[in-house]
Amino acid sequence: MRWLVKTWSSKIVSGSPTCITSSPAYADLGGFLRYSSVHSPKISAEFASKEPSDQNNRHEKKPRKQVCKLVLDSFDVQYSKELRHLWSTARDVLLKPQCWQYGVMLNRFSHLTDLEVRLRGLGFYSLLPYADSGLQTQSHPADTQHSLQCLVHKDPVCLPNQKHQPNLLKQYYLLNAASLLPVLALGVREGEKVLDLCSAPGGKALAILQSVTPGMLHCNEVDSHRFEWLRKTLESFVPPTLNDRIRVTNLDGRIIGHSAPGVYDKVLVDAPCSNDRSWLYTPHAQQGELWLRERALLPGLQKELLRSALTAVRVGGEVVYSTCTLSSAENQAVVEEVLDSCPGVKPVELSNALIGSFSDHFTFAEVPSKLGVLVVPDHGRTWGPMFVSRFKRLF
Ligand SMILES: C[S@@+](CC[C@H](N)C(=O)[O-])C[C@H]1O[C@@H](n2cnc3c(N)ncnc32)[C@H](O)[C@@H]1O
Repeated sequence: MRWLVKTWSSKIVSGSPTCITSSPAYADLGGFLRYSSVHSPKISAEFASKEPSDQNNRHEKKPRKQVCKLVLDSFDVQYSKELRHLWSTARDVLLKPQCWQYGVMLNRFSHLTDLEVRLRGLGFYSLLPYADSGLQTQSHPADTQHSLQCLVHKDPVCLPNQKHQPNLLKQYYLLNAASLLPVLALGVREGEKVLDLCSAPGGKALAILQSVTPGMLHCNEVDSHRFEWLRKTLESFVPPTLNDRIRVTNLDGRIIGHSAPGVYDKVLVDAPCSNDRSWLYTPHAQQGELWLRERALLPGLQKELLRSALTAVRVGGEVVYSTCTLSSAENQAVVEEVLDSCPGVKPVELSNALIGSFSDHFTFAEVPSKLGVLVVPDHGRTWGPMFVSRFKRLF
């Protein structure tokens, strides 16, 4: 517990709230943490001065990431049409990393000591209002989610990343709070068999494990580096006693449906996508060009992954599809096309459950409710982009 003691012995440093550090290990869910220290060099939170000493220095030496004009221009053309007035606010937020908020998902498997109390003392509060949760639908009783705890702050305060230490589980995982929505929409229950088709670096797999103990959680990732990263995440947060319930594979998710048809109760497709937060900041201009070329190919891959998930789920089971882009071509259009081509599948309305419960925290765009919900970054509620859609397999 050496790290813990060091962290909590530090003093509060006053100043404007800001994000203090990050690591590529937390660059998922929009990739937003990757750039935070570069854009927000000031330190203000209680945790700041006791960051493991090399981390801040290491990040300060990194070159400042630039906004890629090519990507921004392309977003301007597309999103001003698709989101109208919501785009100008979202654009503003995406271009100001120093105003981005951060969620702190507590790790129920670690020794939390008084972490939660201290965070609440710093102004953090719970994202999940269990007592009056709108997630108490018939199919997804909120009591299955009680142990999932995510604390958020009204200001862009960010905790330091904890370093991996052998035999010591990390206490929290930093994320874009909107990325819990796909997990809440999936509503996994105790003992269910779950497939996380595109799993690295593992944020949503962790959120599932914080919520319930599945009978089996199969985490899959096609990219071999990200696969290792996924394994590392699980090792850092999950006790070895759960190893026999977790399976980790390094496969192309498009083949899993056919190799394991009807096997899972629930499947999450947190699809590879344009990743708007991250794509706006490119190390090189050429990277932006490459991304924009690849963008056209993403809906094809996303549809194949979603169809694979719908084959892998059992009759009566459910699939959640999510992305962290605002692009309707990767969101609503993918869902519509897959629904049209899969007669045994119906969309499951999410707007009551998710919009009803989280409208105080997130800004939602208007999307036809049978297709899903879309969180759009907004001033003071900088969460998202996050699109979530849910399906049930009928036959
Ligand atoms: C949005 S990220 C997933 C984030 C993850 N669910 C989390 O919460 O940490 C999408 C992932 O899908 C992976 N991916 C891309 N193509 C894939 C495929 N054909 N099969 C499985 N995974 C794939 C990417 O490498 C990437 O790691």
